[in-house]
Amino acid sequence: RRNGKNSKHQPPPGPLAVPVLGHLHLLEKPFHHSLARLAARYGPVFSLRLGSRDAVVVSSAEHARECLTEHDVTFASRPHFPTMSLMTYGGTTVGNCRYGPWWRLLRRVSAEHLLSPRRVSAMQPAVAAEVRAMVRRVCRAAAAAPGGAARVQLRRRLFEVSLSALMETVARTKTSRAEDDADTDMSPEAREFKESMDVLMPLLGAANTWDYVPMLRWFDVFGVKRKIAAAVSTRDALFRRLIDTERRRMLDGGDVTGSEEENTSMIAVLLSLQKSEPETYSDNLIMSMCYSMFAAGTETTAGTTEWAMSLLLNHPNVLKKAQAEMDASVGTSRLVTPDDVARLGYLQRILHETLRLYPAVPLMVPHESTADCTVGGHYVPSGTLLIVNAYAIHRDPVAWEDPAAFRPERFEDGSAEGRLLLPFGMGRRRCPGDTLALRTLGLVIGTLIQCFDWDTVGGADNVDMAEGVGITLPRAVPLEAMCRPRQAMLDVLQKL
Ligand code: HEM
Repeated sequence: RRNGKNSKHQPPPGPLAVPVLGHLHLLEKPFHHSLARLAARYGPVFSLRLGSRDAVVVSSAEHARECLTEHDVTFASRPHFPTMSLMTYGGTTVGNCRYGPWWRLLRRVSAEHLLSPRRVSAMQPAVAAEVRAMVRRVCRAAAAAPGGAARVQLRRRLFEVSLSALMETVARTKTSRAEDDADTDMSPEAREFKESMDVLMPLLGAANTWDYVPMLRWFDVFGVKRKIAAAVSTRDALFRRLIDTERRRMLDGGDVTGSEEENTSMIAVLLSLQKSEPETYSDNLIMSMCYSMFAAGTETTAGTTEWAMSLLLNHPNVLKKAQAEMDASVGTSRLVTPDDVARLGYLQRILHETLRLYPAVPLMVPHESTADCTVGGHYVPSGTLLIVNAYAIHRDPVAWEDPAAFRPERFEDGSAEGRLLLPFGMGRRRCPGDTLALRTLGLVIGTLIQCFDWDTVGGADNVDMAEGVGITLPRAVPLEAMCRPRQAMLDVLQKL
């Protein structure tokens, strides 16, 4: 039927739907695996009915390209989900809002003013300070451990460093850093944000079915909506305080220019735009930007570092090769810097291979069409959700030899050229934070492999690589590892 004469007028194939739920009952978590199984049966372009919404699921590089290049504008919108709207100022954030002038404004602000390569370079000292603080804490733990090797809760450490780095680039909460013996170095503001997300995320998960089955919304199931509203107002009170603090700091210290640039937070950049165009760059827009940066940047970065370290623990030969590259290129008399990271080719390949195997947003973010079109020769009407299974595309055996194997060498000499990798999405809704993400990932992983030797806990052969459930591809089991400062780096580490 897919290649039938009239397929232009036929919807893509798909399973039989039941009333009310459509195909929701067929979807098991994690969804990317469930959707890959359906693709094996119905093909690389198939349709689903998710409660009251029609969706098309694309699982091949060819059709992802078709949707996000040829039909880029048609699929440039986002669906509105009532639960999500409660958290995203009525669905008006850059990642959630519909395609149109408002999105164009927010996108320009994020891509040009907040996340441009120049701004990302200016943020590096703040990111590096957070990474150094993490290394100091891990060293302290190792020094106190019997035999000099500490058991490190890597998930927690990597989450904290990712959130803290982002907090410093968004708001500069640690302008007067006072290093103490605390086991965590998150600022009170970072901790507060984490607490608000810890409340919100499970509620969001619980309320998710509403988005597809409107009938359930009539009953504000278990008062979830009220709880979400309360958690959102706590979160927004924090953002307001961050904005007020930065505004006061700017009044005291003047504008954001010249040499100040390096130490400038995203909120300060937005406040200086506000000065010239107060109506456009309102406090509400600034709050929405703060939320977008944290929501899009924290779990994705933290999760990718956790998968990268898991893969390195299971492939000690890759870890050794990366350490050898580091020693040859950076040496052992100083810490790796943000500028070194781009020159470390093997480290970069490790990051690409990690993002291929474990793209942090495996189904990307749903797109929505605003006009009728055809995909793979099938008719897709306006208003259809587009779900791209990046995870399945990255492991397609037709494109990738031995696709499940972790082999950074596959990116050597441009041999992976032409193969589609879309951990950051594609087209006009592509992730504007990719430069910041890759630089942070490189610095975190690079520093951890330069400073420490790593081993599995209890001498286990392998780290368990089971996937958990969640939008950002979490590991099922939080990663822990044994870590020992590298002999050759002891001098540098002692001076940190
Ligand atoms: C490893 C880290 C990251 C990964 C894998 C990732 C991946 C993605 C993906 C797949 C999308 C959806 C693209 C699409 O719909 O086509 C996205 C959107 C977005 N990301 Fe990222 N991201 C990461 C880090 C970041 C960071 C650090 C920031 C900013 C601080 C950020 C900001 C955004 C924003 C604002 C959007 C929405 C774009 C729009 O709808 O126009 N991301 N990201």
